[in-house]
Amino acid sequence: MDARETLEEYTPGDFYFATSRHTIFGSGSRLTFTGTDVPALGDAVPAALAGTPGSLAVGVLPFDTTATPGHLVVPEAVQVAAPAHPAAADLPRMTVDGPDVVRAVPEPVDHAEAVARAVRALSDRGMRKVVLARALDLEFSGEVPVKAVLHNLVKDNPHGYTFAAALPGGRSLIGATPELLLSRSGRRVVSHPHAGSAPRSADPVTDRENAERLAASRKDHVEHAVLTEAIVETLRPFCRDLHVPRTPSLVSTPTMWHLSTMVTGELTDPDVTALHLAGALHPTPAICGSPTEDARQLVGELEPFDRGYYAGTVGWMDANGDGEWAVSIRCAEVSASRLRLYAGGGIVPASDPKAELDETSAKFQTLLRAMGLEL
Ligand SMILES: C=C(O[C@H]1C=CC=C(C(=O)O)[C@@H]1O)C(=O)O
Repeated sequence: MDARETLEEYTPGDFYFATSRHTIFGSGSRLTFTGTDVPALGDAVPAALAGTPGSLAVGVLPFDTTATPGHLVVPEAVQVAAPAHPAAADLPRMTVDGPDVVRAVPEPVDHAEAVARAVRALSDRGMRKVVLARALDLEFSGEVPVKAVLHNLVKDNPHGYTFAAALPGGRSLIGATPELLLSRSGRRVVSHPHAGSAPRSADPVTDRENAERLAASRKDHVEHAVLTEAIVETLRPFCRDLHVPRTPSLVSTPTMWHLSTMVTGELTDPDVTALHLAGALHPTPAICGSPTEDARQLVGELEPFDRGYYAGTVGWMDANGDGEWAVSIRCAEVSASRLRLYAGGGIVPASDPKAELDETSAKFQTLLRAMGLEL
């Protein structure tokens, strides 16, 4: 199967996960695992897959794993196809009729105010970082054209992880994230945390300036260091060898520049699965903050919605415990004729509310472009 065939075959409810290594496509559901106990899911999945070579479990964990159930399925049929790119770049764009209603939640001015309150709370509570998100609610006259949006996301995003996954209640999560929470292949583990952002620009001079400003930004390096330290602290006990570059790299998506660090390690205990490790890492300071519990509390105080499966993780695992789990950002939850799109940003003591608001607007562009919307 090539990229065009897997995309043609996709219907909402299926699992689609395109990376630079392969495209994983799962349809139907032979078994479903759902629950708020992630370690228990981590035990149940490999036990259920044992003895069925080639089988996979695929799905999502939410932001708040204690309140919203993780949702994993063993599909009836799984195809592991070649990477969608470079062929996907030549696919025609699919037309998406615009929504009837677009509503910001909260209003942009209120998000900027929440950022200002977060900056004060960081100093009052002795915290290093919190990630605050906002949403756009879109209402369409008919069903949201999930297949067309996924098609355009795949076409637009040659790197990273472009996904569609079923959620409980017939809903779907679709998006294209650059960030790898954790992959495991045998004893080798990789995490590719991203934090620190600047928008891309169609003008090459402005684009380069934005990248250079990000590379030199002390505030963004602080934001990034909090994240990398947390990833390393969590992975170190599991690994006999952990490689952490001294300085972050500048990476890009079609809409954003980021600072990222590729962390690689060698597992001490080969029985620790990809899902166990993803569960141990989540929620990282890329989507929550530091200290974790204080940040989770502050997110609950300042955001006027439940994040659901945004800022969770999406991926797959096989019977050996190998798998890939990406951070579910640059994504939207879809339910019939409604789509809720999310974007967040890391707030540190040096953050500026207006700049943070602009950053979330830029991050929305991944999904908005796939819908042909200019907002
Ligand atoms: C939380 C999001 O992005 C994270 C990933 C990369 C850069 C980020 C930042 O610079 O704030 C965020 O930590 C999001 O896109 O909703």
